[in-house]
Amino acid sequence: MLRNFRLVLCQFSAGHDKVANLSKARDLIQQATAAGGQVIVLPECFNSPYSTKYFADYAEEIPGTPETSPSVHFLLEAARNHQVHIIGGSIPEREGNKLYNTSICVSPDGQILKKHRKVHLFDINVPGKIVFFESDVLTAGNEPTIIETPYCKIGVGICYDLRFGEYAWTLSKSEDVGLLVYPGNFNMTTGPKHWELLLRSRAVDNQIFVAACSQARNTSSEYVSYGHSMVVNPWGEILSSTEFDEGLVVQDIDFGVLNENRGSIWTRRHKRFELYER
Ligand SMILES: NC(=O)CC(=O)C(=O)O
Repeated sequence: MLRNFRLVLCQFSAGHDKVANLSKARDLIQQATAAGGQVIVLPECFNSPYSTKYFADYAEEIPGTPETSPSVHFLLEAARNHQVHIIGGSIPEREGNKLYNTSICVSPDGQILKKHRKVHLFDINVPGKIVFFESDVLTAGNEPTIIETPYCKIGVGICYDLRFGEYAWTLSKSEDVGLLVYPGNFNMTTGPKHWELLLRSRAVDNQIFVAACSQARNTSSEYVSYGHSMVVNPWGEILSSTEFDEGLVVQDIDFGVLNENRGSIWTRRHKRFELYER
């Protein structure tokens, strides 16, 4: 069953001071709750600068302890204190000698519902613009992630996962998945070209709500984020978005629109899988 709810995206910029990053996230979650948010989303890499050279230093075990894994326990406490679901952006996760880019999804009773390890690592070389190789230090996850909430099932990906239509379909194919959420952090090379296009495409392809929560833009950072956190409906219409600054995107998710869209256009049942693998 799909039940309407209020979604809030918290766009902010994470710097070198982990304590300050968590404090900023705490303030925004507080504001998101005051705005009536029931599912709250943070950006990719919300506790650390987004750079492969820092991931090991900022990485935490999941769940770890409040002392060894302060970002994890901050999320659990925030969800419990405010009685909300939190899709906790992502943090660098350490398990044994491996690092992952991992989103922790938490229920209102402060329990980890699931963790999503970014399944497609962001490796890119646009000459003169951006070179970034997550695979230098990170290991990819191997599981598609869907969490259950009282409102709908939510499919989760992280940033570069958004580029893969096949992954979005893997998450979306069950009728009770009403929303795809991508904590993200596109940059000033790819963001203006692809961010909105990809969000709207995933929404139309899968006849589903799509939300992506970005870091805010900080021009003095080594990696300059594109911002533009956004919520798109199953028609591919942008319902709400922001630009570069820190702040909230507050959006009511009305599943009447999803039912209307799926009831009017039948692409979900017109798929010809027998052709696509040829
Ligand atoms: N940061 C990412 O994972 C992805 C990205 O910036 C892009 O695909 O562009």
